[in-house]
Amino acid sequence: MEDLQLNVPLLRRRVPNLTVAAKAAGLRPATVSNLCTGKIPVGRAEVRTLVILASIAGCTLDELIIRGNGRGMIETGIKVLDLLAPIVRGGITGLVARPGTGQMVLLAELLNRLGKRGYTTLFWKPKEEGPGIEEVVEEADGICLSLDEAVHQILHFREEHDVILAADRAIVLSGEWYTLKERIKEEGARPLTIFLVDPRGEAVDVEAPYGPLDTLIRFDMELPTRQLYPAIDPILSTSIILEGAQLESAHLAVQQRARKVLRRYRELRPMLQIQGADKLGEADRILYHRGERLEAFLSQPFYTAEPFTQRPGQWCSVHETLEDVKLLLDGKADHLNAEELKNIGRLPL
Ligand SMILES: Nc1ncnc2c1ncn2[C@@H]1O[C@H](COP(=O)(O)OP(=O)(O)OP(=O)(O)O)[C@@H](O)[C@H]1O
Repeated sequence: MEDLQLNVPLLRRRVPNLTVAAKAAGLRPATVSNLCTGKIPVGRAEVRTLVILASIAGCTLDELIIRGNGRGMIETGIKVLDLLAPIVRGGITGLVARPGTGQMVLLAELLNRLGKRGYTTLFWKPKEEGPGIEEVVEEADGICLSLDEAVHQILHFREEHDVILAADRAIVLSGEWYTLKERIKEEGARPLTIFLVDPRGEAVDVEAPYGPLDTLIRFDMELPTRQLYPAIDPILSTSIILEGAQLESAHLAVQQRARKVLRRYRELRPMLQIQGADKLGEADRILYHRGERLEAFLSQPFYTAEPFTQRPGQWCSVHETLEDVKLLLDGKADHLNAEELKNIGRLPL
């Protein structure tokens, strides 16, 4: 059954004396309280109860009930991420990059895309200035400069929207992240999804720079040398969602095939550069070229990069990405040159 939850923070704010109001409206206070704590699942509540609750809160049923509070993926419309390292709703994503590989560009783009999809995006701005930070500021719905401000804004916005918080990895090192988590803990609240970045590029050399993550986005140094952006490492970037059973099996199957081809392609690349393509066997040659096409196809124009790429940003739904990648892996794009697949949205078949 679909995972449903009561929007408790919204109810509390709209109806400060919930028990009294519920009773006056003909509801049993115990039922309301059990619904708020999750003891009674929303799916088992009577429709009449929910309708009355919505009416005393002066909101719609859609606002009262939070859908899918489970840890599903958040679609970004960015092919490489949705396919290989899906963002986990309510989870933590860490970006690991050397300077200059476009980490802040990706962060600004994620805020832009998720903002358009109805998430409220907050940026807990790092203390020091740095490249790309202003671009992220421009994309965020709200800026916070301290722990108190972050807590305040999260509590305020999440009554009505899912909140995305982007922050410097420094908040994990300072312990502020743990305090934040404690202070926003509340039954029935919408999940907070976090992106942690490393503006100083120090995380690359640390074994577990963020502690446990739900999604790891690792940037690659070589992709930018071939103008392939976003420069996300397709092998080392990953998500816990790929390990659990939360993804549809069709997604997992395409993702595993894609990773396998890309891994082999990456092994073959240096060999091929030294020995030439003739030395490869037939099977490896086909695989190499499919890997090359797939790598090119996973580059994509960003909305926020339009001023410097002169290309309109592209949104590709997960469904479209899976369909196109599968066609490519099945050899349906073998007649196309990898160059033609760079920086586009859908497969031009
Ligand atoms: N997604 C992208 N699309 C097009 N060009 C990009 C993209 N990402 C990065 N670039 C190019 O690479 C350059 C390098 O990125 P930049 O040095 O600005 O990295 P950053 O995101 O600011 O942060 P960091 O240096 O921490 O990685 C950008 O100025 C831009 O020219």
